[in-house]
Amino acid sequence: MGCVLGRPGSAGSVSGSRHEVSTRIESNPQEPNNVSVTITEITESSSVVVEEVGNHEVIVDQEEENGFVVTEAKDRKSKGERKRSKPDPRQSNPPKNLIGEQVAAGWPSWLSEVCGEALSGWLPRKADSFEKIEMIGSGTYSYVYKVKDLLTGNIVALKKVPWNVNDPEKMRFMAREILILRRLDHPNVIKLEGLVTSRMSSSLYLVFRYMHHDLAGLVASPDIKFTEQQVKCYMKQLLSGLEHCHNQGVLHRDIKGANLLIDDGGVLKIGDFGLATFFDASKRQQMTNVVVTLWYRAPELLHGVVEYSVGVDLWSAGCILAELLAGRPIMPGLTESDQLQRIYKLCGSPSEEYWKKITLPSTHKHSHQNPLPQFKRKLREVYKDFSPGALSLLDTLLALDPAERQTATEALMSDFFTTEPLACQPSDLPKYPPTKEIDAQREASRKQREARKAQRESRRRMRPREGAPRAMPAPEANVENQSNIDRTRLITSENARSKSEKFPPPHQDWSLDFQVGYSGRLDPSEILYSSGPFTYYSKEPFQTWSGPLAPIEASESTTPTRNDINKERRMASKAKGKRIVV
Ligand SMILES: Nc1ncnc2c1ncn2[C@@H]1O[C@H](COP(=O)(O)OP(=O)(O)OP(=O)(O)O)[C@@H](O)[C@H]1O
Repeated sequence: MGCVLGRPGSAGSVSGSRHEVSTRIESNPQEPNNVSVTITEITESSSVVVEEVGNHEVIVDQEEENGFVVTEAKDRKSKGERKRSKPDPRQSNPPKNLIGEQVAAGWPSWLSEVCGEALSGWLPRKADSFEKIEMIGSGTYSYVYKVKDLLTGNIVALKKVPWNVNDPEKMRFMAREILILRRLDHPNVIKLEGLVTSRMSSSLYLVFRYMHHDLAGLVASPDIKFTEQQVKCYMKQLLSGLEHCHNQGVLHRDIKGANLLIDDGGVLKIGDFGLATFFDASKRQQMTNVVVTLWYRAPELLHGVVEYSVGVDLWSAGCILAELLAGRPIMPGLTESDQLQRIYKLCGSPSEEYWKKITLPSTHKHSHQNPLPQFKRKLREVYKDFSPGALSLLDTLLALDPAERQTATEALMSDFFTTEPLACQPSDLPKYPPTKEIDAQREASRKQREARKAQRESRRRMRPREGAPRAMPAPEANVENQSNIDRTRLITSENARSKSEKFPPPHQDWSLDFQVGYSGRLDPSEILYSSGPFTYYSKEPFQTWSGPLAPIEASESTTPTRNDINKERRMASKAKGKRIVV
């Protein structure tokens, strides 16, 4: 039985027998503390997890509950001294004394329990030591604010993530994002600079350096057309950041323009590690395939493969490369099947060898019996205007077979980066006015409002002329037209987002902790979750450049509900006696 795996990207070492394999992801030497790592080893009968906590290893059996892996402790400690305190295997296993110390330092105990190691060396910040400027982004489960750090005077970004101690899934995902962020340390990866807890709002705030743009916003801006040198500069930074993630045993699993943040000095940083996971390319490891925003999702994920590797991030990087050169997303699919069809039309239908190579869970066996006509690869024809270096890199990044895709390191050594014109320096990139995906959304919303107003105005003016042909005055018709074009260009489906595996339902909190324009300190007593109506956004579907947002017909749904995922996992688990980790 073959499996689809990208090329190794992590430095991992394996020890022990087939049924008792432990995984070690090397610690970042600059990381003061040993972050706990959980890697699942699939055995014939069950899966086991080896958790590293500092120098300790704990093996735990997994039980699947509500579709998520929870862990039950079993003692197995072969080398080194015995653990001093019994860890909580569901969390990151901080020893009890560590939790005690952290609670005494002001951290909430639940946070210390879920990711105690990641807090090491930090003191908790209070929400009232930041002054809100504006909301700058929102995602499936978070809001991002631009704020002033009153201690340092710096402008920073606060990502608000609601927490609920009674929801272990949420806690697990939150902990994973924090643990991963603290593991990574690279100029092209966003750095977690601190954590703020607010009991009043039941939220955790992640502190990041403020980034002025995201790539989705820049690409969507009609005035911006990148030169090849600029594209090389962005791609070099993206691939360098990815190389670091992969070398640290982290798969990002949601590379898209909106998650590529750019500061005013042109430095690109990969952000949003909410879907990221630890992995070990030297071992077979099953993970959910419901990851990556649809337009950037690799074909093997769409086919249902659950053993994948760095190739999924490199496929997304290939989509970004073509998007930067073409000035628009290259495969804006509406549904999973539409996405696959677009991939086949551009990259060719998968060969018989491909189907023989990949391992699909029994629930997905039907995937390759698709009735689509066979398509020839047309990449070089469609993008014949790209330079030979760009085309050849694109050709390998968008290889259907992930084993044929280049690694980030290989891609960085490709002709694209070594031939003239060479990449410009980040500081040589033009200074753009602030542009984010959210700005594109606001702009689309503004145009819709203007168009509606123009329509009303036009109707009002037409009224006295009863019987006149109901034609729209040209300029207003154009406004309406443009608005419609803007909408239809990108309106698709929230289903294209991949966050179903992150936090079950996208939260419905359309309110803010504090009012827009509020410039006082954030008094914790004022920070209330769902504190009132917030009409910043229309709830109508918006266009975005990073993936569909608007709902589509239920029958076309691409993102399974939590129940669907749970059912699918249970079935896969039963059929194979194997477990899938998220
Ligand atoms: N450090 C930052 N500086 C400025 N803006 C940021 C920063 N981090 C995030 N943003 C903005 O907030 C948006 C949402 O952030 P993020 O992607 O981390 O949240 P999310 O809930 O995981 O989103 P999604 O569901 O879209 O993946 C980003 O697209 C970006 O525009």
